[in-house]
Amino acid sequence: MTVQETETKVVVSHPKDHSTQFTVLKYGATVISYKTKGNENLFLSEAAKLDGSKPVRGGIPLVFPVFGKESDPVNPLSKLPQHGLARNSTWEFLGESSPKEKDGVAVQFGLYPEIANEELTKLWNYDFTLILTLELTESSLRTNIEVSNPISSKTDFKFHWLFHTYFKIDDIEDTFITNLTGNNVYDQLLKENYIDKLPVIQFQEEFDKIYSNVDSSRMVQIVDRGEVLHTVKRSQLPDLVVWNPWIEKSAGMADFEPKTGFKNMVCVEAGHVKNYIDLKPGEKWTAEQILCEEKLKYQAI
Ligand SMILES: O=P(O)(O)OC[C@H]1O[C@@H](O)[C@H](O)[C@@H](O)[C@@H]1O
Repeated sequence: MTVQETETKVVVSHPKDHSTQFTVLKYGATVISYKTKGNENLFLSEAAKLDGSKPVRGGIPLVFPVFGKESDPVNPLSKLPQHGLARNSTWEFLGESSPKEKDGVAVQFGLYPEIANEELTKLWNYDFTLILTLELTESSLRTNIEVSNPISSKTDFKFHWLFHTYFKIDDIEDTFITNLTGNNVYDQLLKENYIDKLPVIQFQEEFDKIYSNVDSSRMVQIVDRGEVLHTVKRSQLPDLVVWNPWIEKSAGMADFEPKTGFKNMVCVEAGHVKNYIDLKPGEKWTAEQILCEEKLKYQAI
């Protein structure tokens, strides 16, 4: 069996090699594990709640319809908690779908107001349909999202989207991230905008920055002493958030364990978060990220 469903999870294994597989928690449609040839690619906190009481600390939580907290009280999204409602809702498993790749296995999950977190849809009362497609090949995981505003709905709505991927790494101080040089960056800690001119991103303290309008031809690589650990490719996801909580912030997060876990994770989050997307009744918006294996490739400005 390549696709196995339980009450709370779906496990998808590659038919040619069962040690390449991913696991999705129906709560949040959160990918909580993605292994290639038995090696785990994602960080999952040992204290992550997997019982639906809290968004998952690790894996790939889904951020919709707002990234962070909207501060303008006039904006209807300001009523929602940080990172919206998708990661706090139990999605419907829709079953297998046709893969794009010859050796791919694909599954789909759906979320609509009828099944989404009731307390949160009361705060943001719009009609929407989210279809998440996850496709596994022997060397990649494609995560595709389709957001629609049904033709029957009366109003348009505005939203952000983001794949909040927690990558597993060996040691944050040996890790760097490539190919974001020359882009506009907003430092969420210093509340400052500037152009990043450093050749690579390195980590010596808490890090929380939004790189915006990064050309989709740029792949982002997470590298450990010359070895590429992860490569992220994107389509329709121009913004990238890079986050590491470091010592103090990790200490303050009850669901983050072990407290030294910040050494073994980095979030590289592909999204559309600088500007809102405006969707009218009958319109659809699609985007995707692909986590894959690639050789080290520096892309000059
Ligand atoms: O604790 P949360 O809501 O999962 O957010 C984690 C982090 O998510 C990142 O995307 C943000 O840039 C950070 O500011 C935030 O701290």
